Amino acid sequence: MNQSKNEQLISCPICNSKIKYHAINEHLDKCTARKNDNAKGPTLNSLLRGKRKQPGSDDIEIIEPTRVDSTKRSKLEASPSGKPLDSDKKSLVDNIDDVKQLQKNIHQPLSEKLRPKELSEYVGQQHLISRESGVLYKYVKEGSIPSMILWGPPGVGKTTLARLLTKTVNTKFPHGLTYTLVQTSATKASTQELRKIFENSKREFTLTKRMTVLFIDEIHRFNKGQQDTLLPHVEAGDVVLLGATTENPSFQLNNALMSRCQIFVLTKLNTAEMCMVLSRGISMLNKCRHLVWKVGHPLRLGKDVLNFVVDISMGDTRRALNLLEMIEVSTRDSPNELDEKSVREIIQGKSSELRTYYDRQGENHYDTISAFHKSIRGSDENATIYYLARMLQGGEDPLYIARRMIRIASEDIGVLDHTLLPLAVAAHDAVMKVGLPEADLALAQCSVALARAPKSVQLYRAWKTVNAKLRENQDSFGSCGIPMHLRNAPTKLMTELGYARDYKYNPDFKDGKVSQQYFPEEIVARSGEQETNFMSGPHLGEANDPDL
Ligand SMILES: Nc1ncnc2c1ncn2[C@@H]1O[C@H](COP(=O)(O)OP(=O)(O)OP(=O)(O)O)[C@@H](O)[C@H]1O
Ligand SMILES: [Zn+2]
Repeated sequence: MNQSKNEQLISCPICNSKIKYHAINEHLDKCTARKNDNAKGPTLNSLLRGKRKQPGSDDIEIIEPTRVDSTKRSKLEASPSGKPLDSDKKSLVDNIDDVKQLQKNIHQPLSEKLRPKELSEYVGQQHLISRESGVLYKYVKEGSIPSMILWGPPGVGKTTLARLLTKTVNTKFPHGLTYTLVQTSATKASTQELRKIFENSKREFTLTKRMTVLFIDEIHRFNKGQQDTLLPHVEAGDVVLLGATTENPSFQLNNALMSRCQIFVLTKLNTAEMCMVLSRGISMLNKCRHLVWKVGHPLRLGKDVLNFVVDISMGDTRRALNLLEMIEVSTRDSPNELDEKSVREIIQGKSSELRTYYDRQGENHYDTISAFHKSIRGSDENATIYYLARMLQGGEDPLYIARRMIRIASEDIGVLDHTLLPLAVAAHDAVMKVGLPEADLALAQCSVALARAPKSVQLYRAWKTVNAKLRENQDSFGSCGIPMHLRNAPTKLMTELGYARDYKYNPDFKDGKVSQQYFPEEIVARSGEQETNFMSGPHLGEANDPDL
């Protein structure tokens, strides 16, 4: 190696190491091979701690280990498909453009910076998008996008998928028709806005032959009337409808609409997939640290920390990336690798910030509904409507609240007032029929009725007890024979066998009263009446609150 010290250095487009000019081709061959190996199944550790090359090998000169480490990883995962070598060679440009791009988007949340730009970057949901067997990919390949409902938990990439479908068909599989994506959300789109969209899409199609793909986030929050507005346009093919929903569409969408859309189910990302997203996050943050924020050390997270973040994100990528971002901010001053304990502390210390980070699906969502439920249970009608209003203003799904009230009617009031269950169901119905804001008072009315109602857990406790006993199945509690006289005897043979024999049909008797045993003999013999008297418990407990 007699090249001068000043020989030009070039960034490898794959691993981003600085390579001497004369050695780049040879390096690329090795690097591509390595990348393809890695793309098959990088382990968590290899992703996070990409081995640092020894100086000299491959003629790599590590200018700044930090940068090499972090950016290498990002390149590794940014194109897991492993494009042919030639295209990599062609993209041999300085990463000045990279830096510019980074600076332009630096204010965006991490999850936005990392939003996949190609279908190949999209993690998970292979049942929909894999080239071999993905149901959606089959459409895309034919250059078509059917009207569909994407049903899945928050942060699994419904919005992203909608964008990628449109983009992929337009750029990779154009079959005469191109698509434009119009994005809106059921929480903000009025009927008027929808009309306008339909008008525009018709005009657009006549003039430019572009088909509008209308993406409606949280489509389940449209009431029946609003859903009906969509119907004729979907039917006539004026638009392709892409609805995203976190709720079971069969409960929330009307049948006519459902029958015109394909339903695709998106699943939570599994641990490996979440780790993949997180390691991209780490790479991106390290890129920002190095190139924009000028932080001297990279963010380093151990495997246990990663797993912890994966666990508490519960398959929600946006949440995971938000947490990661928070961890990054809190650790800029320290080059040490974080352990799980300090990450817990960071998250707890920032829990108020965390709350604003989280959308309605976050912790706040569960805390508020819990406070609402407890206020009703405690018969505090004022706190009840306070939490109700807070949830509605925060954009909580009114049907979620209504469902909780249906539960409360049985769990906390139960046998002491049987009118509250139908009332809660009616409130749910009201929301289904008229939606918000009109149905807000129906929710408030029902919540106050629940708060004022007498409370009883007699039914709730009995139900729990009987189920627990069935699960334990002690002395064949749940598996002993059904008494012969209570059995059904649909055939002559069964009658002959003694089914239904000696059964006393109550309506034949005075006041319907007879002496007849309904529990299986074994249970009565073994446990006696006391233990089967599930419903004899008190409505409420006996403890005295000393604070009263
Ligand atoms: N499958 C995925 N692969 C890679 N990144 C993803 C994936 N899904 C989500 N993300 C990341 O999470 C962010 C949020 O995704 P997106 O908005 O598409 O989720 P969503 O399912 O529509 O969520 P919500 O129901 O909360 O609106 C994206 O910007 C992206 O960074
Ligand atoms: Zn390389």
